[in-house]
Amino acid sequence: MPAKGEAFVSVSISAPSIRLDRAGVAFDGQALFAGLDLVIEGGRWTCLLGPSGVGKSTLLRLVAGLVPGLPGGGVTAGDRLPIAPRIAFMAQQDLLLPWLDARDNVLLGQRLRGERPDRARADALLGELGLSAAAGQRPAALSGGMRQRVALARTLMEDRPIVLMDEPFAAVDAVTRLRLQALAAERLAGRTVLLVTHDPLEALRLGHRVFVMTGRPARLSDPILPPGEPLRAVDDAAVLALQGELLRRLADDGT
Ligand SMILES: Nc1ncnc2c1ncn2[C@@H]1O[C@H](COP(=O)(O)OP(=O)(O)OP(=O)(O)O)[C@@H](O)[C@H]1O
Repeated sequence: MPAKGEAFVSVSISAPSIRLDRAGVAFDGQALFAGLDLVIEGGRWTCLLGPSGVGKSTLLRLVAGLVPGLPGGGVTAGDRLPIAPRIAFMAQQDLLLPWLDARDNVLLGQRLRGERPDRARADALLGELGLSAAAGQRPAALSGGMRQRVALARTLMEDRPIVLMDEPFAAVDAVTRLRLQALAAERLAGRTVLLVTHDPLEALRLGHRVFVMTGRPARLSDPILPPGEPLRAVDDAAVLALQGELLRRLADDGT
């Protein structure tokens, strides 16, 4: 018996692993990171923490093929198929178009691709995320948390096996953030997710593996494996202990 809402997590989805081999990016001749190896495991959440400016978003954009990598490095999917067409992206700013209502924002990807908009599915997703009453409302009429839920609905509408998230819940209050984390964990289960966040607790709640990126050129920590499975409780003693350790690591970094 599928759990409530599970209908939107396609069981046929094939979520590939992604491999960075000796990957690097430089701006103005200065390497932000170089020779970086990382395996983003298929069908699991990988979380990336690090101080501001260290290069987390750039690493995410490298995976998406939006910035050129340094020669000699590479980003490949485990199944060797192209990565970019299989990506859905969710950012800190909800990136909703202000002149479209919530439903049409969810349908934006289909419209831009010239596909027939699947209104029924958009409405079902909005309903699943508690936004039925907001379907016909424009972003300006919605709270920040509601807008981020619309953005999450749009991400889910794309139904991609790879999801890249760049501080997706940073702009909302703490309680809304916890709710959005729970929704995302449930709805994105089984996909390959790379989440960039400033929030150690968020990484520890959601991640199968957590990496800390520090220094210039930046390097990655060994993977941190929080105990148990996501979504972890905020008051889990092991999570809280790791949170303290991660905060210490981030505070000690001299970037
Ligand atoms: N297109 C670009 N051209 C030049 N420099 C860039 C470009 N994109 C990013 N940078 C620089 O690279 C560095 C890392 O940026 P990036 O956004 O990846 O960091 P971040 O770790 O995600 O930071 P934050 O947590 O503050 O978002 C910054 O100094 C930024 O100014």
